[in-house]
Amino acid sequence: MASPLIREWTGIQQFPPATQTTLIELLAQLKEKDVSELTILVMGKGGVGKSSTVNSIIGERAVTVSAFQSENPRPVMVSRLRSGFTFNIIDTPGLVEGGYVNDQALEMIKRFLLNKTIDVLLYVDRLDAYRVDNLDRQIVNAITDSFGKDIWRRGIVVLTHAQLSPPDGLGYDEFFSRRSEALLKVVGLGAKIKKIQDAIPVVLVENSGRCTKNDSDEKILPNGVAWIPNVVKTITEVVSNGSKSIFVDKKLIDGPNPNEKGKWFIPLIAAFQYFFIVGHYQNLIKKDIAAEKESSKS
Ligand SMILES: Nc1nc2c(ncn2[C@@H]2O[C@H](COP(=O)(O)OP(=O)(O)OP(=O)(O)O)[C@@H](O)[C@H]2O)c(=O)[nH]1
Repeated sequence: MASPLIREWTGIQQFPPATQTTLIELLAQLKEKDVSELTILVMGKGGVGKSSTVNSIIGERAVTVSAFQSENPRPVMVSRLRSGFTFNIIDTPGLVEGGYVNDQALEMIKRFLLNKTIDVLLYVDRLDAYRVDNLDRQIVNAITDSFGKDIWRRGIVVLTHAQLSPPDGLGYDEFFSRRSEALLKVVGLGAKIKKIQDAIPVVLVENSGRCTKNDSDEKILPNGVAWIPNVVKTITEVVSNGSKSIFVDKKLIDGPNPNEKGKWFIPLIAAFQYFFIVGHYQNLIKKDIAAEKESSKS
């Protein structure tokens, strides 16, 4: 039974009927697959719209949004219940401070997640950023080193500020695909996934109250997509993609880098090389020297 602390998901009623219908259908599909609880972890740089996205998805002002660097005591988990389905979403502090990955924030997130199961990672950045840099690489690597590369199998790249007019006469879809390609490349390297375009979906989000709406009153993007149902649909697809959720146990938090599994093989390989390969060549050299001596005698 669900904990009595978990509130009913009343925020869903804030959405227009068309969005509500889609969301309820998607939750029903998950329940059919025996998924009755979902925990979503939201991570990314500071100020990219993580908290706003959490609020937009659940339809409530559940976490504080700030135009300036947030001083919220985060991480925070918001849990809501709907027809026997529990929806948990974890907002986290920005992972970058002063141009570096904030290790303290990362440690705090790891400890907060202890004994929790992460079903989906939302990696948030902005659509209206024009380049990826070393910092992006560092963040992706930090997430991979903390939770293992398999967390990306449950990852979705979320691009906020999606209601924009692209610069330089580029079409919206063209701009979106260039931005996502650049970001996915970095994620692919950090997550050690080769065909990254096929592995990690990218979704667009516009958290602004001024987001355009369609005839059904749903918030839509310049490409006409009603983005809230689209984000939830993508979440359900990732949950059903055959990969495993990530259970954050003490070993994962305190233990060696989860990507280093199997590295104990290295000394064994070195020993094998020494005894069988180096030894073999040493014998050959000795034989050569002996043969040389023999021939110089005769
Ligand atoms: N126009 C627009 N503004 C956004 C969007 N998402 C967030 N913002 C604004 O960007 C600012 C930062 O948003 P937050 O949601 O607090 O960002 P955050 O990533 O949680 O920030 P930190 O708490 O500092 O890590 C706020 O002023 C939001 O209103 C978006 O999609 N479009």
